[in-house]
Amino acid sequence: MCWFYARKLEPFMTKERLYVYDTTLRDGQQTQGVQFSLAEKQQIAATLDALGVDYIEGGWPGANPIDSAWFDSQPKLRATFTAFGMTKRAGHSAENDTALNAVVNANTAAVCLVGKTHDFHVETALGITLDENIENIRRSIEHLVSQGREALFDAEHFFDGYKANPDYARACIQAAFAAGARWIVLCDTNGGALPAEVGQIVQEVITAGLPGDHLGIHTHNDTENAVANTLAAIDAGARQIQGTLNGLGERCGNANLTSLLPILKLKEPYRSNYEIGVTDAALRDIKRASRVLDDILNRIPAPQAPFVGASAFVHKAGLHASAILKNPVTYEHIDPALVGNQRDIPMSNQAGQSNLRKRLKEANLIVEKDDPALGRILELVKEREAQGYSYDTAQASFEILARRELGLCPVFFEVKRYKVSVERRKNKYNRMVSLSEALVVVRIDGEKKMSVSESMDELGNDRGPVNALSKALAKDLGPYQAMIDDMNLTDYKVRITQGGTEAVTRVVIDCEDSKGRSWATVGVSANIVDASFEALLDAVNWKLIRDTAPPA
Ligand SMILES: CC(=O)SCCNC(=O)CCNC(=O)[C@H](O)C(C)(C)COP(=O)(O)OP(=O)(O)OC[C@H]1O[C@@H](n2cnc3c(N)ncnc32)[C@H](O)[C@@H]1OP(=O)(O)O
Ligand SMILES: CC(=O)C(=O)O
Repeated sequence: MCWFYARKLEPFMTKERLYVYDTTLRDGQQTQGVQFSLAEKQQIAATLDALGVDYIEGGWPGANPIDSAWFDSQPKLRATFTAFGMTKRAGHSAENDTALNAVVNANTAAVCLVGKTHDFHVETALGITLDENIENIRRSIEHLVSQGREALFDAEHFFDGYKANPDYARACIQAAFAAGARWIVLCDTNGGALPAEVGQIVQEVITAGLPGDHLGIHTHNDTENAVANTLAAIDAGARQIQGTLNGLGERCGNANLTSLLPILKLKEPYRSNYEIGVTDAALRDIKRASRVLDDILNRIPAPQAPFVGASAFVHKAGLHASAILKNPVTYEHIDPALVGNQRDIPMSNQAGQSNLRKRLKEANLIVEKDDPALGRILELVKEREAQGYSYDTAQASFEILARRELGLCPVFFEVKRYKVSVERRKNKYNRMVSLSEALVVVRIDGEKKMSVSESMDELGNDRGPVNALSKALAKDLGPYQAMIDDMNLTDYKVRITQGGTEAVTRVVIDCEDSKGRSWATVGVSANIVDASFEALLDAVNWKLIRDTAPPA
């Protein structure tokens, strides 16, 4: 069938429904170093709800005070709010099991219980007989169903268990299904399974009588295969997928929904065969959703994250940039806008004239294709990157360098000299404290101006010499002062790198202003203060260039 007809017929094909189950607030919270507050759980749940997942697993009621309070608050969500717990212990009835009671008493529409399905774990971790375990699974699920809840059974260690004793692993999930579980979720708990075996085992489970539209898949990323394993399970017939935002989760994480959702929406055969609750509009918000979690975790977003990472659509190499400018399809597997991301063509030592002209155009610098300045700028960029500069993350410094070479860089002020000192001394409480002071002398319109600044914050803490220097530089720039008053330094990164044969310090500074602009500059020197000052100067100059430019 030709492409045209395939597209035409698409609306008449019936798609199967795939259900998306998010466990960021439960398995995601099992990540080392992660502990969500109540407000953070609320914010993440609202983000997931807007994204369109079908189930939000909120945590384990009764396991800790925050999870209990979160369930007590009975959040209003479009998605099915789900409590997580474990099957009852041997020796207790389901009705009298304290841990199970706490989960049931959370009064959620759905409850997911984890239970053992690997004989080795039943005997080693639980210390009970294989039959007792099956009985615990059966009674626990029956109890949920008798309470009117949608019951899910997380079959822990299912793939390892199936490989060791398939009859027993199957008997466990069949007991849960027969007891009324809506979903049997096959878990690759240790994350060691590979896609081919996941596909085969899911297929065998379905052939043995458990319908695919009652099967879920929960994978861990210990071999970097969580997403691939999830897709293999869908291909074999599973119809619920579990995962987390940004792949958060125990050890190496869970299947990453910020990769899986775009795959299911945009890639064949999933796009044509399956429907999920995530709309096209929600998918365009997935990068933002990913950032919400990073912000909460105070993590720098992973630049190479598929679909949502800052580098996912960055074309650094000259050959790529040249072709991309002719047609983006040459080096992009999807349109970045579909996932709320954007294309970038940075300048660097891997760049050719195509990157360069694109960058210059973005800065409103129109240079003809045969202008010799292009070659000079390219040379200069490559020379300076060899000295330790890095322009692909500091595009404002690149623009200043190009403007200078093109004779289009206004000179707002001239720095005559600067000085920084750091002193350790006793304060009035007889405690040793630091004090950084900076002095900057500039000449503006023939007039010399000297500014001195300390780096003390409101609490009396020293913020360091670079802070003092930036305050002194931005203290009195005469006619330009008002233009830089809304400029904020948002990040400051220092790296020791190789500049030619010597180690040098590279400083990258990120700034933003009240007009919503953000820009980054770079400075390099053997001396950290000089490198910082160079980056600061570029940052101030870039801001003045923008604010003095005539309106477009
Ligand atoms: C694969 C997964 O990721 S499942 C999710 C795991 N998540 C968590 O463990 C986070 C929340 N957990 C907790 O806060 C605590 O572990 C609690 C409150 C649930 C239990 O705490 P404690 O009662 O102190 O038990 P502890 O954590 O030491 O050990 C777990 C107990 O549960 C038993 N258990 C484990 N799995 C199951 C199960 N599926 N069904 C019944 N009992 C189970 C273990 O045998 C052990 O009992 P034992 O101490 O009698 O040997
Ligand atoms: C239940 C679960 O998180 C697991 O088996 O990995």
